[in-house]
Amino acid sequence: MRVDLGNALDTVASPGIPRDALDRLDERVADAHERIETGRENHEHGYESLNLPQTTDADEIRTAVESFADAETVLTVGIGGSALGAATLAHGLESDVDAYFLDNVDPEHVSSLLDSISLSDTAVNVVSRSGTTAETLANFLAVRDAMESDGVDWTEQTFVTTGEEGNLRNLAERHDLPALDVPDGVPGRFSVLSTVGLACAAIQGHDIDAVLSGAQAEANRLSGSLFDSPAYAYGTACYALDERGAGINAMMPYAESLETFAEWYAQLWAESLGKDGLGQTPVRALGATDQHSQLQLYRAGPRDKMVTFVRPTEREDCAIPETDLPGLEYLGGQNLGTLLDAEFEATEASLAESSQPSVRLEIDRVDEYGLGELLYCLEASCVLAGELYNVETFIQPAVEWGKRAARGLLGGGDFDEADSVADKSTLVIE
Ligand SMILES: O=P(O)(O)OC[C@H]1O[C@](O)(CO)[C@@H](O)[C@@H]1O
Repeated sequence: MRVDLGNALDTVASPGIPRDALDRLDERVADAHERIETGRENHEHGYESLNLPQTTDADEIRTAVESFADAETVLTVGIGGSALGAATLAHGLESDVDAYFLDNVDPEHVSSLLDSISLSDTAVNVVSRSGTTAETLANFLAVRDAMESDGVDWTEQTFVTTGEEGNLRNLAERHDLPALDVPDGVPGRFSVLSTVGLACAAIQGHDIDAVLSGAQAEANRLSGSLFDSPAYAYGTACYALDERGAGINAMMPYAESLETFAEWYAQLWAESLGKDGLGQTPVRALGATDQHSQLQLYRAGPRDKMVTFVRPTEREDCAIPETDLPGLEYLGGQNLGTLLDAEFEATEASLAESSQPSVRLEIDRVDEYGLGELLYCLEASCVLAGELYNVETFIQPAVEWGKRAARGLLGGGDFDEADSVADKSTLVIE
């Protein structure tokens, strides 16, 4: 895992980070690292997430899902951190076992998905840390109903991943379903390297030990200096650029297999750092595709953002056939990977040329080890940034208002928030 801050410096970009500012920030990184290490040693809420490469028991996960070894499909029912991590691994890696994620309650999507898969060959993984999330529980009921309609014994094909208490834990106990524990002290968005993110990967036959090894390699590089730790370097650069006006961070991986990683990053960054009026707004982009949709803004728009370029330096390739079509000769005989790398470097240089800040993140390959490195690096950089912003990184109280309002609207209790919904101001043009 390599992090290159060159194009984030003020010698290139505006907003940009003066080199001596990085040195000054490094003193705060040393303090933050000490705080983080103390939090890890004491297994404090949130900080415990950074211990997962060592505390996650891969054998326990494999044993818990071994009865689903013949599944042709694994369907994860969960939302936010209870889906995005597993989806990042599933969409980042190849497998003969298909993986689907029900992480929304769009009725048309849910119905068409359930109609499109063979439920008799599907392992269902219901994931909820709290065990109370309405979308996940509603989707589970819809899945169960569809299985029963197909004459499938859902109790034979369903397992849950949840906390010690809650509706899902009760359901698992009542129906004697295999159940994996969400580790204590690990918020959803930091749980990919635990049972939450790895159960689906294990059913798909991925090497979850390699994921944890990649993560551990990044954990071993956490130190009291950003100049020795890619994760802390990235977290510091994002914080320093935001302080200087880059309040938006466009995560732009140059690999289709990392598109869902950008979604996972968006939850991590938004829910962890978006507090007290602070926090960088994460934007999901994809290279080279969004060069042809967003780049105009990134280069010539307001100086309120940074771009994070991500790429694997090694990948399977695909040849571009020789051609005598006029004007295309320069492409013939090349590889698509060569073209993609040229696009990556050219786009990065185009931002530097217009003094727009960017940071480059590189892994060797999008494989289990590389994804473990990347996911842990972003988690640790987020924790470090949270220390620099001095926000409570591991809570997300602002999401609860809407949940109470929705529950009230559905008759699930008496909530003032639901009353406020009716007070909406309107100015309808139709
Ligand atoms: O795993 P749970 O408890 O169902 O929560 C799902 C997601 O919902 C949130 O609580 C936000 O509403 C996220 O933090 C979490 O990842």
